[in-house]
Amino acid sequence: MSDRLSPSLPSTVMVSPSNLLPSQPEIPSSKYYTLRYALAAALAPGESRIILPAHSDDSDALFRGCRALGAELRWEDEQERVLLIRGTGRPYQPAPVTINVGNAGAVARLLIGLGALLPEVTIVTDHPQSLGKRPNRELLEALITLGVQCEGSGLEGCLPITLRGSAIHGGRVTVSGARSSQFLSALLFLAPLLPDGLEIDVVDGLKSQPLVRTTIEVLQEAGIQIEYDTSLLYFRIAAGQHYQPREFQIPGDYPSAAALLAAYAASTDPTSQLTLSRLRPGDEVGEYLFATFQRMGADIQRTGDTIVLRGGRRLHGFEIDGDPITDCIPVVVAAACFAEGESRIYNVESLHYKESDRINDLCAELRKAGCTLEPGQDTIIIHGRPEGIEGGVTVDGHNDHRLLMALAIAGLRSQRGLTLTGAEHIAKSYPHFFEELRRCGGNIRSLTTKEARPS
Ligand SMILES: O=C(O)C1=C[C@@H](OP(=O)(O)O)[C@@H](O)[C@H](O)C1
Ligand SMILES: C=C(OP(=O)(O)O)C(=O)O
Repeated sequence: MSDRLSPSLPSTVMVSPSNLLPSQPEIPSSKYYTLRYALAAALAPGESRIILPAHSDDSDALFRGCRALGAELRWEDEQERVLLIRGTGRPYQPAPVTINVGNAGAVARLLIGLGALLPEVTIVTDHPQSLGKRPNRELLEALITLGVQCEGSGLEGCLPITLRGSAIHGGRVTVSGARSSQFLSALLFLAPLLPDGLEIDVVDGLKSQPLVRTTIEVLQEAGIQIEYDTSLLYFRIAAGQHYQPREFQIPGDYPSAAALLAAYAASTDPTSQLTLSRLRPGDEVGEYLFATFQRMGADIQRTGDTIVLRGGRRLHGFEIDGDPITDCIPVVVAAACFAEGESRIYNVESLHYKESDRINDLCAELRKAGCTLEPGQDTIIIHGRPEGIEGGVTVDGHNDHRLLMALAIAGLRSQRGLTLTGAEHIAKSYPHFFEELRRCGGNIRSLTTKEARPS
């Protein structure tokens, strides 16, 4: 199976004021579940089927990682809708191996955890200004406790990282959940394969808890028994367990859906209607996101796995704990920029540690566009402008797909449009986002290099 190269995407796009049409786009598949199901399959002896996996730069990085762990991957069909993964029961790669994880943070962290079972692995990134700046210290400290030799960059253990796991053992570790839940998820995937198993104590609190519950759900689905307390601060996983080959069906991706939902929620046109399917009811992130749109006054309904949102409603200010839907916050902030009154999003300190600084960089670019926001250490306060913003400027995506989504929403509600630079980074999770928004009626234009050159 060859690496699917991202279609050559424009680096600069112009988003101009436009109303959105009644549309029923097919949303991408879940990044969270693609990651977890593919790794579980790569660790199981035998062949698993993964139906409708995500297609993105992050999934390309994930599939490279699965192969580096010793799994064989191939598409069952020409449309690349069913992925077959033949695992080996545990990571097997006798020779030193290097894995380029692109800009994929969760892929990187989970591969750091599993790579600790190999004699030698080096994890690298070709995004030194983004993933290369994200800390891994908390995970490396836990692995060192387990006897792994770790060489990371600097005090924060940034990529590139080399691990040597020949002397790895089980036991009991402590890991901080203050900056990311991914370090815990990485240890949970590693735990069943350790001699003596693993006990984990989580300290300093735990961010993004719904995604830890997703990790637990998938591990149990793959046949792993986990004891844990419901506070998610203590875990015990016995040794001698084996991942089981399964057929996994990937649901739709809620953070991708959030971007389109936010664009339609901010639309002033009551004929703008968005219908999205494959959105699994009962999903913790999805239910919290749905409630957030209700709280801002959007006209949003759910029937089964289908959500319908109609534009034209005047949104109003709201207050939410942003942590449970951490990846949706940039686009929720963008919608709040066009609500009546003030909105406050709190408990979002971990946004500083993503592909960009999703508090300060996001607020800086939206302010350039004409929005009024106050960035804080763990809050974002938005003073809405229901009349829209002026725009007419160039804003930057800061290597961050979710900033690009938020800035595109602002561009739709600007008088003079917005020029977005770094637009190619949309490929991380949603390569076809701008095309999709254009199909929904958005006035989106790719600028040639000449056009993009500042006058
Ligand atoms: O476990 C996961 O798959 C993820 C966890 C979250 O990160 P944090 O736990 O660092 O918030 C989220 O931002 C990321 O997109 C994916
Ligand atoms: C932060 C994100 O992903 P990751 O941590 O996997 O890079 C994201 O998708 O918004």
